[in-house]
Amino acid sequence: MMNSAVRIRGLRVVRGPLTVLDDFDLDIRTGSVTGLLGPSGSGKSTLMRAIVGVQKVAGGTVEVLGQPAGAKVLRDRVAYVTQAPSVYADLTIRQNLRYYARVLGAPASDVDRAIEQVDLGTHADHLVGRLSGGQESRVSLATALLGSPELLVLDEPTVGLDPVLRVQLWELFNRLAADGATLLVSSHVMDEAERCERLVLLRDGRLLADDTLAGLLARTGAADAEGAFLELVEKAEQEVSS
Ligand SMILES: Nc1ncnc2c1ncn2[C@@H]1O[C@H](COP(=O)(O)OP(=O)(O)OP(=O)(O)O)[C@@H](O)[C@H]1O
Repeated sequence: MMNSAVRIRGLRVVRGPLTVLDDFDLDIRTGSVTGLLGPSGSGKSTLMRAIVGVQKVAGGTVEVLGQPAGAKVLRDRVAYVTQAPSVYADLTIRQNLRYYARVLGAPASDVDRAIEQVDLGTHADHLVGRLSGGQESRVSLATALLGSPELLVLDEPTVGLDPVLRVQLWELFNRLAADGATLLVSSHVMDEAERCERLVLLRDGRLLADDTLAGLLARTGAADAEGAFLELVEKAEQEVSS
């Protein structure tokens, strides 16, 4: 039996007039990095919100680390970083992390470790309000590394970062997974797919694929993730119209 950190069955989410996810199933293996890829509006953030338990769901079940999503016991076992910065502009990086460490009950020694992990050591005493957008988003990411959570749900953590930093962050994600954590990382940049053990492709709230990159390329005959995605979109459209 697969050891799933996340198990979703028949999930249905309605937002306003729109059914964003319908009859959605997904398993995420413990200790893996799963890339959640899809165009803007495909439902990535909605799926992540359902997994961390902040999304009202209209049907189905979402189980996280063996508990219902959002259960109180998951509070310090699951970390979630949204696209909106969640850190205080008028505090330094270190002050922000000390504050979050206290809130989470994480050891004080986690603060410097998390700052180093996102490569902000030389800026630790700078005010967050004076950082670049990419640096600020890495401060948000650092807060998720406090307390060593078992599941990290990261909404577009590499957006706006230069290629070198992006590679470094994906290496960090893979190291965390090698140490046993489970990561779900969204992106709309298809070439980031190469860095994930598993790829979940979403389009219009539908699961286009849940496979390895090698599996996707073999199945579609495409040369890269972007090509595979386009192949699958075309195939899905043919199925709808026939
Ligand atoms: N509060 C809301 N009320 C109504 N519809 C919403 C709401 N939030 C999102 N939606 C709609 O739900 C759909 C999925 O949105 P979601 O944010 O999950 O997509 P996404 O793949 O994360 O996109 P992006 O990459 O742009 O963040 C979109 O069509 C969006 O317009």
